[in-house]
Amino acid sequence: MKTISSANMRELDRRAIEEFNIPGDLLMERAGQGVAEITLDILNARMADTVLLIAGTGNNGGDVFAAASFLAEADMHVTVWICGSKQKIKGDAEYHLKKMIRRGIHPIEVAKDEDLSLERTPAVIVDGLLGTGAKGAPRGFMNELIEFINEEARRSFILSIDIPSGVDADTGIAEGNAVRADLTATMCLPKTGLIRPEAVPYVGNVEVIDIGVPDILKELAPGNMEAELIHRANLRVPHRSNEAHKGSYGHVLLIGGAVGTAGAIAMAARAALRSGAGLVSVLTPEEIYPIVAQAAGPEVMVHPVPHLEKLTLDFSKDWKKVTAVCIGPGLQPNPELIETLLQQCPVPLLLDAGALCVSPDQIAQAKCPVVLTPHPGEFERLFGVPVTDRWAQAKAASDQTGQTVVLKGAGTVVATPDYKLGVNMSGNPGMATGGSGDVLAGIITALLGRGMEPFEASITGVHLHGLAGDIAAEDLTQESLIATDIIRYLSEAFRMIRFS
Ligand SMILES: NC(=O)C1=CN([C@@H]2O[C@H](COP(=O)(O)OP(=O)(O)OC[C@H]3O[C@@H](n4cnc5c(N)ncnc54)[C@H](O)[C@@H]3O)[C@@H](O)[C@H]2O)[C@H](O)CC1
Ligand SMILES: [K+]
Repeated sequence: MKTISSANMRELDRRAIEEFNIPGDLLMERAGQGVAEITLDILNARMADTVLLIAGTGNNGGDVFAAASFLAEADMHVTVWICGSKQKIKGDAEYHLKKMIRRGIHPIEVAKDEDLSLERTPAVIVDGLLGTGAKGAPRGFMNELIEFINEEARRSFILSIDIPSGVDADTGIAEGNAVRADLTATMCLPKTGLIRPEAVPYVGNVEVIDIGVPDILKELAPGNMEAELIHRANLRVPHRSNEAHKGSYGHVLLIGGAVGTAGAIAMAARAALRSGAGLVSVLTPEEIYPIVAQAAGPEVMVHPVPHLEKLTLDFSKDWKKVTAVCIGPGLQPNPELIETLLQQCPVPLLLDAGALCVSPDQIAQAKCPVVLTPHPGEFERLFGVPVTDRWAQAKAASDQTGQTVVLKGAGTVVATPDYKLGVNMSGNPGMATGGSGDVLAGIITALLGRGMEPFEASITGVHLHGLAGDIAAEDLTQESLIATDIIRYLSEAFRMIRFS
């Protein structure tokens, strides 16, 4: 999904209001309704009813007042704080402030530390301090409020409206204090700063709220050409037809595992199965074969290989029906094997972990489409430079190899030559746990095996992986989340995206 600058967003709002006669207070009402719906989902999941909404005196605060009215209507326990004086609130924000007060919610003006006390711990805190109209580092008491929110983040879910307050909507830079949100609900189109690497510590996941700006205006609005947000609204997984059989969904082959890392290849295989692959085969060293077969489960066809380093694959005979290959999870680095595969594999090939041991030149000479899934350490090993600029380096790596590069980490980037970068914001720090990457490799391989293009398979896989991790963390906590949980929650993630 394209991202937009704050100036272009203002222009978009102006045109919606002036050319399409959509009143500004209606746009704000829809913004508030969207925020309220997300808040209700989180409250329901947490079986709670207490929410604190914190407003600034601009229109970002206006969204708060509109949301508070909806939440009160839904019988939630609502508290609204205003940073500063009510007198400063004008226009659409004032309209929604008055409407909220008529509904019986009386906001509290907070201006000193003693004001920051609550009777009940809120399950959700909504941050509507600063939006696209913010200039520079937060000033005055807003700083205390941002620190308060960040402190409460241990107990409460933090939902930022439009952008996390303190983060610049265009550059993603926080010049001073900034809210660290779990989720940012952005209006109409995601703001350019939200996906910048600088903003990753603050933004959390990104939801986009439709505030009723006509599609034609959204299409015409100039977006940022450098990168796009990977968002579930734009992702499509091929629909399973009624007359399908298991051969219709691809046969993926995964190669990997070693003594001590048998689980890696087993997890990749299970993730591929749970991501819709029709058939999943695994080749793994003989000495760990029984462990892999057991861990992968009865649905996976596991084959022992006496000497993996001497493996040869006949793609015209035994492996004729294979539709995608993944090599690397749990694998000992083995450059000759990877070189051979790059030359001989006739179907999309995903190189992960131990398979990321060849030179960029060798990858550039591959006879098949390749997807590389390095984390920053593997990226450095592969391309010889530490990762300091995720976007530029992922792009350069993809240009150099002519292949799709998935640079993992918070704010995973997917780069493909001649195309914009895709930036993923789903996922959470709980997923920084052993095996998480193996699961991702399995998911993307399954999607490649079903015939999706490398870029589409990669952005879809990365997003699903993050979504599954987020749903799992909601149930299990980030601390307790482990890689196999991501597989377990994949079905919930698939429910959230569309099928074509
Ligand atoms: N325009 C629309 O139709 C819609 C906008 N929506 C929401 O509105 C905000 C943008 O609102 P705006 O009033 O332009 O700005 P802010 O609320 O972000 O803040 C302006 C407010 O804050 C003061 N201020 C500015 N910088 C600082 C600072 N560094 N420290 C402290 N205070 C600061 C300034 O003086 C103003 O009073 C947008 O993000 C949406 O959330 C709705 O979506 C509906 C449509
Ligand atoms: K905000």
